[in-house]
Amino acid sequence: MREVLTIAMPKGRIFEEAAELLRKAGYLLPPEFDDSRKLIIDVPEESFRFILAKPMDVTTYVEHGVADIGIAGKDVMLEEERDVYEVLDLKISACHLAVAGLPGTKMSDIAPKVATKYPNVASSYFREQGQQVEIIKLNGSIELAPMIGLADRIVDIVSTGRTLEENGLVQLEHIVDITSRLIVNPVSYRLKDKMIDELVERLSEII
Ligand SMILES: Nc1ncnc2c1ncn2[C@@H]1O[C@H](COP(=O)(O)OP(=O)(O)OP(=O)(O)O)[C@@H](O)[C@H]1O
Ligand SMILES: O=P(O)(O)OC[C@H]1O[C@H](OP(=O)(O)OP(=O)(O)O)[C@H](O)[C@@H]1O
Repeated sequence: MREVLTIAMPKGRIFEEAAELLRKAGYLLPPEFDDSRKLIIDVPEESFRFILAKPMDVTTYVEHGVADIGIAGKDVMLEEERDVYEVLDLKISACHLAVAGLPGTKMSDIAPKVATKYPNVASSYFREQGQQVEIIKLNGSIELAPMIGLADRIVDIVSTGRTLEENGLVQLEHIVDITSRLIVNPVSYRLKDKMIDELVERLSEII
């Protein structure tokens, strides 16, 4: 029996671009891939098993070895510092992490607050700037925080800038550029090196 490569795919906005990339690399993915509520999709023709996870959870599946490889945003990698190899920049879902706030406002002198989905990235960024801040962890709609007085600043993903603009916020600092990465479990890399190398090679050719 051929060995199977288990791939953790992020549901949501990366998914479509990642599937397109795999198809461009010549892998045959079934139609159910594009329109299904299934969380595990086997593609025996390619010896692939896909598991469909929340983007923030992909690194967890790969670190624990229940997925051999996965696709994760660099933002997630920076936030979580997991024990996985990052082997390829897929150059999809490009965006950046930024500090934003209401225009013309200063951070309050006493206990300035920063709202974010990325508490580790945000605290190390402000620490490096020599600024002490209180981090408020949110799970989405981060732009709300300065608008209703929960925080002085936010640290969040910016892509087109539309969300900031439509909510009357401005980008104040650019932290880091983000794209999605192919990540690999270190043990899988030893045991399934041929399959993984082939995938990396085929993807590299079309990126
Ligand atoms: N506006 C954006 N434009 C481009 N890429 C983005 C954007 N927002 C996030 N990303 C990238 O896509 C990844 C997944 O984002 P997505 O919004 O699909 O998931 P999520 O917000 O973490 O999950 P969910 O919305 O399901 O809770 C992020 O980790 C980031 O790398
Ligand atoms: O610059 P833009 O192109 O407007 O994209 C940026 C927005 O996209 C992401 O939000 P998402 O859509 O994932 O929703 P969320 O607030 O639930 O995280 C991010 O958190 C920003 O809010």
